[in-house]
Amino acid sequence: MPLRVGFVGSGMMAEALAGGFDASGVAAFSDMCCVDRNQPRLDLFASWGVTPCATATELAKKCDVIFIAVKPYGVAAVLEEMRPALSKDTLVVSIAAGVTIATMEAAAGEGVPIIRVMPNTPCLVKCVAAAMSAGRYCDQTHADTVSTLFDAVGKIHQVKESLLNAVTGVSGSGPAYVFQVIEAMADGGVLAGLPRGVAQDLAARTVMGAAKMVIETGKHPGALKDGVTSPGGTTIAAVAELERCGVRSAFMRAVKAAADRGEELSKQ
Ligand SMILES: NC(=O)C1=CN([C@@H]2O[C@H](COP(=O)(O)OP(=O)(O)OC[C@H]3O[C@@H](n4cnc5c(N)ncnc54)[C@H](OP(=O)(O)O)[C@@H]3O)[C@@H](O)[C@H]2O)C=CC1
Ligand SMILES: O=C(O)[C@@H]1CCC=N1
Repeated sequence: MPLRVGFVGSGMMAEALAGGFDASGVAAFSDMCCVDRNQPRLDLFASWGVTPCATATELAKKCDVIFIAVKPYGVAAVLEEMRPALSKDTLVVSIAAGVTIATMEAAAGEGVPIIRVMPNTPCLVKCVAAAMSAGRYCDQTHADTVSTLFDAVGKIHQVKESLLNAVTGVSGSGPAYVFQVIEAMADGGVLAGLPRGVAQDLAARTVMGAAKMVIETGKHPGALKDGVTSPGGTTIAAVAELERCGVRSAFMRAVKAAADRGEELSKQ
């Protein structure tokens, strides 16, 4: 029996999850349902073969795994609305930044298994970096179901719930920082005379290649950086300029700012 996956909220992150799951074969569009208050989003999902539902309650009755993919401020209300259709047999997976499992368990009702996941948009291209934490009504089967979905489209780590805001700072929000880096490197290439398209492709492939080297060699990023820097060469000239601009401090502060914002959302 194929896994029936539902999305309450069919925005950017639901699109990345649905697209990645279908492309990897772990769940097919034809076994997915979606709900959204915007008809164009429902039409888009329907054009891939995802079944639109009129209400979240209707969706809950049709699905084994229900992703809550609305903005954080809407999560509790959606779960309260779905409460009559939720049970120990409906696995709820929230991807909302900052919304705690305790808040969601209170809204969903006793016994409903809830897993909180922090994914990221590269799920769309089967390259997700995610982490998860399971609620008190979950057993190993629930965790295994979520691991199976996400390991098919990249990698999911299990962490304590208190660390999920830090995960948001590194990988949930992280693609945005890397897109900024790629855009800036491409701008630098254009400044140095390259055509825009060539500069952007080189920048994106450089980020992808460097990331693969970190993961596949297991070497410290500093050691890999040393392997590029010739004494008196071009790279150390650039690295010195990045250090002068405080690049490492800027990234550390950015990750912490996102994690802190997640903490604030947890308290609202
Ligand atoms: N985008 C990302 O990179 C990541 C996002 N997340 C989390 O994913 C969640 C969704 O984010 P994202 O996809 O970016 O947001 P989007 O705004 O793109 O998508 C949310 C969608 O849900 C709709 N919606 C909101 N409330 C309801 C409701 N009650 N019933 C039906 N539809 C509803 C929204 O409509 P409307 O526009 O009218 O509000 C919108 O179309 C957030 O909680 C975020 O924290 C987590 C990791 C990464
Ligand atoms: O910006 C946000 O709040 C969401 C959560 C992580 C990525 N996007």
